Amino acid sequence: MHVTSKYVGGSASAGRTISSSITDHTPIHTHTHTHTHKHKHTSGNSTSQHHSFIMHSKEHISHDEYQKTADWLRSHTKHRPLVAIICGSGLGMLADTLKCQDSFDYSDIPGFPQSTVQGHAGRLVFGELKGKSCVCMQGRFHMYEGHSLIKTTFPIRVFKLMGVETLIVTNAAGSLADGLQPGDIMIIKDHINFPGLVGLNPLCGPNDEKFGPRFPAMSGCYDKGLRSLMMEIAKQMGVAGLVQEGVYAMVGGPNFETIAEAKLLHRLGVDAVGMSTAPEVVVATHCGLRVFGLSLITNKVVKSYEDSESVNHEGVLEVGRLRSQTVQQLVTELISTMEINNNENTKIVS
Ligand SMILES: O=P(O)(O)O[C@H]1O[C@H](CO)[C@@H](O)[C@H]1O
Ligand code: HPA
Repeated sequence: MHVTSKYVGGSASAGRTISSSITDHTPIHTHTHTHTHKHKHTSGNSTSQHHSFIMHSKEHISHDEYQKTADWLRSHTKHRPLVAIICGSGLGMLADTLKCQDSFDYSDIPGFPQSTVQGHAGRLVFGELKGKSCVCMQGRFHMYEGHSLIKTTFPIRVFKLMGVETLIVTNAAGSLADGLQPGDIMIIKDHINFPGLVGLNPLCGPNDEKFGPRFPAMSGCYDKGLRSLMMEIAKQMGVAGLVQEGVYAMVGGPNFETIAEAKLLHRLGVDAVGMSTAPEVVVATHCGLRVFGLSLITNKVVKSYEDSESVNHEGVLEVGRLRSQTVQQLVTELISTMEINNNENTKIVS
C-alpha cells in the first residue's frame, strides 16, 4: 500500500504543509497541527444527556428496550450478522467496504444515542465482508460527549440480542511506549479502564442476569486466539513490522493528557491511551461476546517538558485516513479467516 497525503504542521511548524509519502513500512511523523475547530451538531437533548451522565449509576435500560431496538433492526435488514465492528476515530471508511449494504442513521434507530464527534459519522451499516455478514458502527459514543456509560454501550447489548458473537473494536490512540510510532497498529492485549477503576462503569446499577453475572471476570477479555491469528495475518500481508501487542488505557477525556499524566501512564505500563473502548469491551465480555481490539497509533503522547509538540483531533483523524486501508485489510482478513459458527443466523433473509 502506498498513501500520499498532505497535512499541516502546528506550533513547531505553524502553517507549514508537510507532504508525506507513507508506505506500510514508513513511520508516520506527526507534527502539531493547526487548530481548525469543526463541530458536528448533535440532535440529542444535551440537557437530559448531561443529567443522565451525572446520574449514570441510577440509569437503567430494561431488557425490553434493548430487545425493541434489536427487533426493529432485524425487521429492517436482511442481514443476520455474527460479527460487529466498532470504527474508531478516522477509521469509519471500513464500513464503506461492506457489500450489499443496509445502512441506518443513528437518529433513525429507536433507542440509539447520537454521535457528536467529528470523524464519527453516526451510521449503522450492515453488509458482507468476504461473504460474511457483519454490522459496523460508523461512529461510536464516548463518555465525554455527555452520554451515560450505559448509553455509550447500548449497541453492544442490541448486537448480542441480534445474534452477534464476536465484537471487533478499533480506536485511535496516542502511544506512550517508545516502540510504538504514529501509523503503527497495536493489537490490544489488555486494558486499564481508568474511569471503571473509580466506579464509572457501564455495569454499575442493577444487574441484568439475562446478559451476564453481577461480578464478571475480565481477565482474558481480549481473545488470545484472535490476537495470534491477527499476528499471522499481519505477517502474511507483509505488515508485521507495523503490528505489535500492547496495553490500552482509557481515560475520560476530552482533553489530551498533561505531561505529568503522560509520565504517570508511562510508568504504569500503558502502551497506548484513548478515550473509549474499555466500556464497550466490559459490556461485551459481560454478555459473553468474544472480543478483538486494535488501536491505530495516531500520535505520540508528549511526555517531556522539552517537547514543544502537541496533539489535536484533526491530526488524529488524518493518521486514521492514512492508515485506514491497512486497518481495513487486516480486519477484513481476520473476519474472513476466523472461525464463525456458520449457523442459520449468518444467512441473509430473503
Ligand atoms: O477512541 P476513538 O473513538 O477512536 O477516538 C479517539 O480519538 C479522539 C481524540 O482525538 C478520542 O475520541 C479518542 O478516544
Ligand atoms: O494522545 C491521545 N490521548 C488520548 N486519546 C487519544 N486518542 C488519540 N490520541 C490520543
